[in-house]
Amino acid sequence: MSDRSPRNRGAQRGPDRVRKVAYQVIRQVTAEGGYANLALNKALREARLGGRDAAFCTELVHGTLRWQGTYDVFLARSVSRRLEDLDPELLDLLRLGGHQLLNMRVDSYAAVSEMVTLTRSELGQKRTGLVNAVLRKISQRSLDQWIAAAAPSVEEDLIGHLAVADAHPRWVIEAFDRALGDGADGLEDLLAADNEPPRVTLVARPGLSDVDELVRAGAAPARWSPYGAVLEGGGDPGRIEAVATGRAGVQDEGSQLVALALASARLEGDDADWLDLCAGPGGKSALLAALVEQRGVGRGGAPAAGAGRLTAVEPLKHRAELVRANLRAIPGDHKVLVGDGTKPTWPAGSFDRVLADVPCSGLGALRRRPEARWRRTPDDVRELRPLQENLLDSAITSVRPGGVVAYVTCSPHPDETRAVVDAVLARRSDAQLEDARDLFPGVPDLGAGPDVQLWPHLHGTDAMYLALIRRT
Ligand SMILES: C[S@@+](CC[C@H](N)C(=O)[O-])C[C@H]1O[C@@H](n2cnc3c(N)ncnc32)[C@H](O)[C@@H]1O
Repeated sequence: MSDRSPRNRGAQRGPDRVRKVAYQVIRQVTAEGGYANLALNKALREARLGGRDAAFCTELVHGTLRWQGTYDVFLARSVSRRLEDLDPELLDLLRLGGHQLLNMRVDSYAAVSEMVTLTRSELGQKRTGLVNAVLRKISQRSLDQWIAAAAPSVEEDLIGHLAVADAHPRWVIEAFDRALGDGADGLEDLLAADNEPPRVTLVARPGLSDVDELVRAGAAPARWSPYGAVLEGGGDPGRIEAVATGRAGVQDEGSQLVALALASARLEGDDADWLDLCAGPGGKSALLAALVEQRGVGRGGAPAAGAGRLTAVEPLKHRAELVRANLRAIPGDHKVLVGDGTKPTWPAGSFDRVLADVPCSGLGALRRRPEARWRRTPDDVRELRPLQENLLDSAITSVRPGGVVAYVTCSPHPDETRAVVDAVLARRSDAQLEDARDLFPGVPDLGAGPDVQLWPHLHGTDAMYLALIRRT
């Protein structure tokens, strides 16, 4: 990483450009509700930051946003006013300084001095005294020392301790604890895994590319998905020809595994019409479309290679466009419908396999969305529940007798997973839950079933949930 300490920048008086870009991105996220990944990519492009500068900026933005709740606990002890009474701009500057001091190997003098210079340029000279004083206080302890000083002890309040030590809101940890079940083994490992950016995983779309091609392009085979490959060293996947042309894509291995589980569930008879009820942006649609196109068992059970087709439904036009883009390279007669999955425009029982990858809190993908854990609330989970139940209900109605539905979330929150499945199945006498664990061959730690929960700390995937339901 380039040394951009004030000493080494000599007579230059303005703020460090990279920290300034990072601060502006953080403001877009905290003040305007922006998404860190989108805002950061745009800002890096516009500021023409690449290489080490881009990596430094990314760590400043992602780290500050991910750890903001923890830094606020320490800042509350270092500021004489209530944190809520501080200007939000000032609070973001202090969090950004805190991240450099506590979680990055930036020299303390440089971190404080750079943040004072940035404060002067962004908020004026008057605020520099407070930033200087508070960051100096923060710099007097290491992260571990701050945790020991400011977090409840493990004995007194384990969840409260982890909330500070591992930077997750309490309600999220409680939900994970419930989902992990008895004894909640692995809770700390899970929280730690959430704080590490995920590796970039690729999918070779069946019939269009294969893992060997991705390996030749520098990736390593994924652990379980026969179509998955991991870009160990990171880098831009768009430079790989198969990805650039849509023969391969970027897709978490967990997302591949749940789509493959649906595709490999036992089925008697017809197997040519598959439905993706909540398709945008279309990662799973592309994998399913490539598989059904190869599969194609026509009506009446007659083999009909090339006859299979996917119908993908998505209510938001711009997301439906993303699904179309994802399906562009896949041969076959696939359809993208812009519509509401709870109001089917197709006859009941039209499909052989249905994926209901419902809108959810996304608490299983916290690794890739640094700000999400602080933005989400328990109300989001409560408010999504009726839609999740209606979509699952609609999925079951859409599948033919004997056909299968995969209910999927990228959240392990029990109120979005088992509770939804239990509530819908309690109302329907024409559907039953099946053990899905055999559909994940070779994957360890799948729990007691019959549903499957994948985990970042156990599987290196997003925390995807799948329940397999058969229409009777
Ligand atoms: C978890 S995402 C699906 C991810 C997708 N399966 C993939 O792998 O790329 C849920 C999607 O459901 C869509 N959605 C929201 N309300 C819906 C509804 N009433 N019917 C169908 N889809 C809906 C959202 O817009 C979002 O694109």
